[in-house]
Amino acid sequence: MTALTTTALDALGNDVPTPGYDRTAVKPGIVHFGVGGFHRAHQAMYLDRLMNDGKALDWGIVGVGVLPQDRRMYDVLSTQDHLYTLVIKHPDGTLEPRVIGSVVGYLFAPDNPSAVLDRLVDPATRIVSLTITEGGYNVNQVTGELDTSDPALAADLEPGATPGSVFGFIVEALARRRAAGVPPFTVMSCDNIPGNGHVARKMLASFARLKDPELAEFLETEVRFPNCMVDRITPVTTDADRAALAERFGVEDGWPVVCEPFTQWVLEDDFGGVRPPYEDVGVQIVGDVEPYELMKLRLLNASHQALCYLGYLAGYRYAHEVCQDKLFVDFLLRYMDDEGTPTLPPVPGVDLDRYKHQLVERFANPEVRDTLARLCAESSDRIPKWLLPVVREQLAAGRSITRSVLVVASWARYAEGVDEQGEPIEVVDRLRDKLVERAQHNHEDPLVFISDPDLFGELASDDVFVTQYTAALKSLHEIGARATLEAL
Ligand SMILES: NC(=O)c1ccc[n+]([C@@H]2O[C@H](COP(=O)([O-])OP(=O)(O)OC[C@H]3O[C@@H](n4cnc5c(N)ncnc54)[C@H](O)[C@@H]3O)[C@@H](O)[C@H]2O)c1
Ligand SMILES: O=P(O)(O)OC[C@@H](O)[C@@H](O)[C@H](O)[C@H](O)CO
Repeated sequence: MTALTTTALDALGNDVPTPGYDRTAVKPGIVHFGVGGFHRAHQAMYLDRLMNDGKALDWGIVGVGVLPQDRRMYDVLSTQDHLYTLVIKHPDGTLEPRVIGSVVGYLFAPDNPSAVLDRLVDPATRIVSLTITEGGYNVNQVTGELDTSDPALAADLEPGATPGSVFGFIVEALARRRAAGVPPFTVMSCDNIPGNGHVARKMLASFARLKDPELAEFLETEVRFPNCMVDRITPVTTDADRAALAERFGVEDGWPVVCEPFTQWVLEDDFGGVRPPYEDVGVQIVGDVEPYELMKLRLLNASHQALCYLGYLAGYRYAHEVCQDKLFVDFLLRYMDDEGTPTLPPVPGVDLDRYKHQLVERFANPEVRDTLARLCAESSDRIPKWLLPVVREQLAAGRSITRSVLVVASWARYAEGVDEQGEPIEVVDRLRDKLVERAQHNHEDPLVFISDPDLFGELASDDVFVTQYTAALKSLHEIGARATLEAL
């Protein structure tokens, strides 16, 4: 058994490829906030590919964690010289591991905020990238404006505060770079948010405006925020994943990442200066990412929501189980065909029929073992961004919302906290208390869950939506998820 460190790399067998480049020659060029599973399966993997081709050696990644729970990532990566194993899980059970070397540092911000600022202010840092989840952008779901209620954000608005939040660090670093005459870095959001670059710009500028209006203007005019669409299903790493890597490949890795074979990154070429030649390793560089982004969010991500609550209520626990059940697959395809797809603009070069069937195949990969619990988490950040826009557009066009409405009702039913077998559900959401409290009154007041203007806006007073929602919730209560799908 080999514990993963630089000195141990030579001891790994041929079936575990390792960085084919001299990592001591890799210079930091990117600061990444939110080094979780996805970043390590996606952007860090693309950079590792480039580095293996002898390119982008001045684009090493320094990760930053700002949340208390990120200490664990700091501990693991520090003891492994920032190396980790990416394991691709093929549907036939083949595991394809590779040691990734593009992450060259990791800073745990609560312990060392000045080191984070120094790294951000360093002229060598030309890109600051983000996978901080949808919630990390502090967007009020209905107004689309900055929500400053997050305590870390509010603390960073105090005059003279040492930054603690991602927004605090980025804005302070941009102010210092500006004062020192250092060009700003590009901010590259890689989160699943419609117009992720636009949202990052708007929220950071709103935050900066509360500190210094001039700085906000600088940020809006001088800093680049490319939009991008990112895609690779990356479930939470389990102990079984660690054990499989150790038993089958002899690698002892404190925190490997597992993912599906598919990967996609569609990126706007909107950088403040030079950037890594991402296109050399399969990234699609386009002028307008919006069609790709809408396709992915309204077909893939919204379908994840369409399968997770109904599947969970019916007794499933994994995405692949749901997607091997014809009743659920038919439901997903009908949602995609009749409701998601009509809201999409033409997507250049994409055969949407093929894309949708490929999605179902990807969801059904039994080796990925993506849990419904992961897909059900933080729904209050997902449903308003991925599904409700579909509902609104379909309503405005007088088209079907049957399946989207059932998904919303299944979320409301799920939030009651007990599944159809009477087992308790652990609702994970930053709005958990409010959601569960409302959902527990679903029976006596069927509109209580959707009467939250911060999440549903005007929908609670739309007659068509309300009528269909009430009927869907009643059906879930009376006959359950499976029979409701059968009755559609
Ligand atoms: N997992 C996937 O399949 C996948 C695929 C495509 C895109 N994404 C995007 O990546 C994001 C992260 O997914 P993941 O699988 O890496 O999750 P993860 O839980 O493994 O990692 C999330 C990271 O975000 C950080 N974070 C969360 N909230 C934050 C906040 N308010 N401020 C700063 N940092 C914060 C966490 O500390 C952690 O480092 C998703 O929310 C999504 O937008 C994920
Ligand atoms: O990670 P989130 O919260 O944006 O969404 C949950 C899943 O839909 C998402 O992680 C998908 O697996 C991913 O977007 C696939 O590329």
